[in-house]
Amino acid sequence: MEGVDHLAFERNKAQFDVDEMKIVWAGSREDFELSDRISRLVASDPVFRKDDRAALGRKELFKNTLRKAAHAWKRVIELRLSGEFSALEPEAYKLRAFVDQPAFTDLHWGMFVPAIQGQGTDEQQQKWLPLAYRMQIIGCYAQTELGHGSNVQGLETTATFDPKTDEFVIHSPTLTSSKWWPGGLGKVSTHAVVYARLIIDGQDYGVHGFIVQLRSLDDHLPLPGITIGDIGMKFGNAAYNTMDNGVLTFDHVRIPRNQMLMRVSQVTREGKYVHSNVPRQLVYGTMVYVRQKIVADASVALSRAVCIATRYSAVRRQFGSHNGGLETQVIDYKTQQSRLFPLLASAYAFRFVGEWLLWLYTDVTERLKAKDFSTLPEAHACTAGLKSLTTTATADGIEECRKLCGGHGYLCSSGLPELFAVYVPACTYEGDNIVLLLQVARHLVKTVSQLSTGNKPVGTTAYMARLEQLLQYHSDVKKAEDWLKPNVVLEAFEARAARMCVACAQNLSKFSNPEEGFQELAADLVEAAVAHCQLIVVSNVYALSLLHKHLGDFISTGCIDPKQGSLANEQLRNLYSQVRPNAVALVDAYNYTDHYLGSILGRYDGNVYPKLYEEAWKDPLNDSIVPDGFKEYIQPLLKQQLRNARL
Ligand SMILES: CCCCCCCC/C=C\CCCCCCCCCC(=O)SCCNC(=O)CCNC(=O)[C@H](O)C(C)(C)COP(=O)(O)OP(=O)(O)OC[C@H]1O[C@@H](n2cnc3c(N)ncnc32)[C@H](O)[C@@H]1OP(=O)(O)O
Ligand SMILES: Cc1cc2nc3c(=O)[nH]c(=O)nc-3n(C[C@H](O)[C@H](O)[C@H](O)COP(=O)(O)OP(=O)(O)OC[C@H]3O[C@@H](n4cnc5c(N)ncnc54)[C@H](O)[C@@H]3O)c2cc1C
Repeated sequence: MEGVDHLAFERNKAQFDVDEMKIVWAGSREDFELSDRISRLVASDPVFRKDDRAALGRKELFKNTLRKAAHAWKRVIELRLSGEFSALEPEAYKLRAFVDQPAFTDLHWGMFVPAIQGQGTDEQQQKWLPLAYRMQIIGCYAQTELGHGSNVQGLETTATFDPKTDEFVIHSPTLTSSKWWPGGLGKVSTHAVVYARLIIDGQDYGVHGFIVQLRSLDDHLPLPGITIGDIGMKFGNAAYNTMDNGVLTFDHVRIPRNQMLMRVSQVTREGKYVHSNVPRQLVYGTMVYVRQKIVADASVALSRAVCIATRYSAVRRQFGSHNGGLETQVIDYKTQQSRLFPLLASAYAFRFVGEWLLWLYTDVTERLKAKDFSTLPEAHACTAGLKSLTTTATADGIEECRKLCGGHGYLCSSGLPELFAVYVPACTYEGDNIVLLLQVARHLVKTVSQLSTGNKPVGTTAYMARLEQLLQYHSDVKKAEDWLKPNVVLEAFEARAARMCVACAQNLSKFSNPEEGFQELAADLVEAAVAHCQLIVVSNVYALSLLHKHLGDFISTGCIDPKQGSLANEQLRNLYSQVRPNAVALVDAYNYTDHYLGSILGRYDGNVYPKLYEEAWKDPLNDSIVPDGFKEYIQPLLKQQLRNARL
């Protein structure tokens, strides 16, 4: 039987309505129709072709990215995909997603524009946003330096106020203060929001954002005092090398005073520093916005990998043939199911948790507008924690999907190596995942320590209000089916997270210097933060495979006993059997085009082998039968062996 038939047979097995599930995945019928329309539009446009990417050199790849970005912008305008001004509309965002090639536009729209929106005064927004919305200026987010990324307060670039000229002087005092990494900076951006230490009259007021023009709007050359370039090739072949991550140094570059982003704090004409009545952490607001976007995107990357691995696992057969009959589909092996199906569930879970986080973020933004800052710590902890949890699980999940596809998963034409290489920096950018979990841990420890003062925990830490009960808790699961009750699972996760947090808080209290204790216990604190973040995901959706994976935590904290752990495992096996007939339909519900998936193994029609065979012959090495270099390097060897043999 050919692959085509395998998938048709699989689709007939589905026990639910795939079209309805497509709407659930998309969020609404309207969202589904929009995604469907735009993904087809991109797939049918030859400029957006991507199957040739792996063979392109860096310069060709970069030019190809510029061409696609320009074409995408043209399409946005022609099709009136965006509102009057901004391309941050869902249509344009979807177009960018389906084009599937990181570009400077991501940082322009995703960070430069939001930084001005969030940290600029009304006048600054009126001046800069219309230019940015029309892409008459192109901006990037220049925060990280060669010497400091995670430690934002350690940045060294200076912005010194000169009262004589009413200007700031932006300067890079050391090699380590060179801006290093900003996407779009290396070759494209005309402007940047630069984060630098504000110095007035010799006093250091800490890190603030400044709008700085980098290149001439006429000939694109760097302005005087500015040295700028690309930082070089990154991990993977095509992958993130479509992006011009850049290096930038300033030699006493002058900008007008009104180019400091002054919503959070201001510098007056007289050089007086005035701090508005808002938390200084709002300077970090753009990072909170992007972390929320990254969580929303994690399910997309994971679902692509899962879609490829699921379809291919249904097509691929190994062993088990009796009397010349068909071999076993690898998806029928229990080990394959136990590795693949939790990832399938995670992709759905992350989709829903992403929606929830968007709701939380929107709520916090509305409150901030009304000068209510009370939910900012919760928003920071949730975005930081979920960014860390979902990107780690997604990067690991993509790699697991590659392994699930055996040898063919290692071919670029499987789509998986590039998907991994593009995705894996998400574990580092926008906050290293460990550094972010330590932020969550700080929030949790603070919450526990404030319980004794009568402070009622809110939001995702509300369960801590039942601390006494959770510390007494022991699961009453008696049979495998008990694990199907959402409350049973939720309570176990709550008790585990609460106990791990309390244990950390108790151990911390043994240190006379809390910071020293925090450093010493960092590994435990990270685990407690993970437990809390998993609880957030679980309370929004699912969980038995997580319980199985972290069984040690549940048993060592006394929430469940080993017998109950085995019952959870038994129930998990039952669930895998229920998922099995629905697996292909569950990934069809993502409604991804073959263009978007970019994978021969994940083709909708399952026609894997003929297409793999066809694709191999397209490799540039196969342009000639005898390779270049034969005469110089192979023939002399062969002749030498011949000579030796004669001797
Ligand atoms: C046609 C085209 C259409 C195109 C459309 C395209 C649209 C594209 C849209 C989106 C795509 C986006 C793509 C983006 C790609 C991403 C590229 C990557 C970019 C980057 O990486 S930018 C650089 C990011 N850098 C970091 O993340 C640095 C990480 N470090 C930090 O955040 C901080 O230094 C720290 C949090 C680790 C520590 O800060 P520090 O000031 O030292 O703070 P503490 O002393 O620890 O804490 C003090 C206090 O503050 C609280 N806090 C910390 N951070 C925040 C925050 N962000 N918000 C609120 N509160 C915060 C902390 O909890 C403490 O509170 P407490 O005092 O305890 O109450
Ligand atoms: C592809 C890519 C794109 C990027 N785009 C941009 C951009 O557009 N603009 C921009 O400004 N930046 C950008 N960055 C930079 C990025 O934000 C930083 O690299 C990131 O914040 C991590 O900081 P770091 O490199 O200083 O890591 P480091 O902090 O040096 O991390 C190194 C190791 O130290 C550990 N570590 C650090 N601090 C602690 C601690 N307190 N406790 C325990 N462990 C710790 C980390 O866990 C990690 O294992 C980009 C980076 C990448 C990879």
